[in-house]
Amino acid sequence: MTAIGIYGSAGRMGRAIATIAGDESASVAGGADAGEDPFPLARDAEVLVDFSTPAALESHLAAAVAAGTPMVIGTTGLSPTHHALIDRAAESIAVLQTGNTSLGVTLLNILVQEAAQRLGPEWDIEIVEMHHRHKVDAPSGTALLLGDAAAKGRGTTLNEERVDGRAGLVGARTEGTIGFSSLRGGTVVGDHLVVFAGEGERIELGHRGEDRSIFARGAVKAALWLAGKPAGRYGMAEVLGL
Ligand SMILES: NC(=O)C1=CN([C@@H]2O[C@H](COP(=O)(O)OP(=O)(O)OC[C@H]3O[C@@H](n4cnc5c(N)ncnc54)[C@H](OP(=O)(O)O)[C@@H]3O)[C@@H](O)[C@H]2O)C=CC1
Ligand SMILES: O=C(O)C1=N[C@H](C(=O)O)C[C@H](O)C1
Repeated sequence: MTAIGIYGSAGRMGRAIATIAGDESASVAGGADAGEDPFPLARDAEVLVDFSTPAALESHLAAAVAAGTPMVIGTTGLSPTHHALIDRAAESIAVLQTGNTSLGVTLLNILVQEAAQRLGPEWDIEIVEMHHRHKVDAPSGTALLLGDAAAKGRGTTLNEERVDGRAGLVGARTEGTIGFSSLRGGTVVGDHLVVFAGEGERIELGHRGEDRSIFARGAVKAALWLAGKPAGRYGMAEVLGL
């Protein structure tokens, strides 16, 4: 049994992870939420998972590094500064950060990279996502993950090509850009559609999350896989052997 510590344990994902941990031969070392000291949990756990808020990431990483405890980061809405902090932490502990821990999206990511590479920049890429009414960040972490894969496939970077939520007289589309549109409402767990639009035809690759347990199961699998790994930054495709 590997003991998992959960940052954001009272939230939707934290509760889903605690429910599923036993099925995956893991136990829960405990949880820490807003206003609680993250250091004791980092010392008590063999591996940490963070599904909380970007504002807490720096202190969670500091606790994980101080305790030498590996950490899975599922929190989305991260900035370039957060990614730099993750890179720094990965010099001393094992870290896995991903916008989506599900098997389906991890495979979709590979398919999107391949399609973008084969089709080239003449095929416009638009990414549409829909989530429940409580989600606070946009575009979703998954949409950005898929956009990153598409950009990699084309041999470029998302920073250079990203266009968020058009509105007003924005002008015609620039070739090579990757557009993002976000919908929010109801109880949608997480839908993502990557549209490749060409001359007279479209290809659509997508994923629909039907239950939050898909993310929870992936997060626990990632945590078990990460426990005991040497320092470094890892990804979900390695965990799932894809
Ligand atoms: N990578 C993936 O596969 C997935 C990622 N996510 C991401 O995970 C994150 C959490 O999602 P979700 O569970 O739906 O959100 P919730 O809002 O339900 O849960 C977040 C939890 O984090 C807590 N929290 C806030 N501040 C801190 C802090 N400083 N330290 C520890 N905990 C804190 C919140 O407490 P309080 O309410 O008191 O503020 C809350 O309990 C989001 O960024 C979401 O996008 C979600 C699903 C899948
Ligand atoms: O906030 C959520 O709920 C989800 N967040 C992740 C994201 O931002 O992509 C993953 C999943 O889509 C659910």
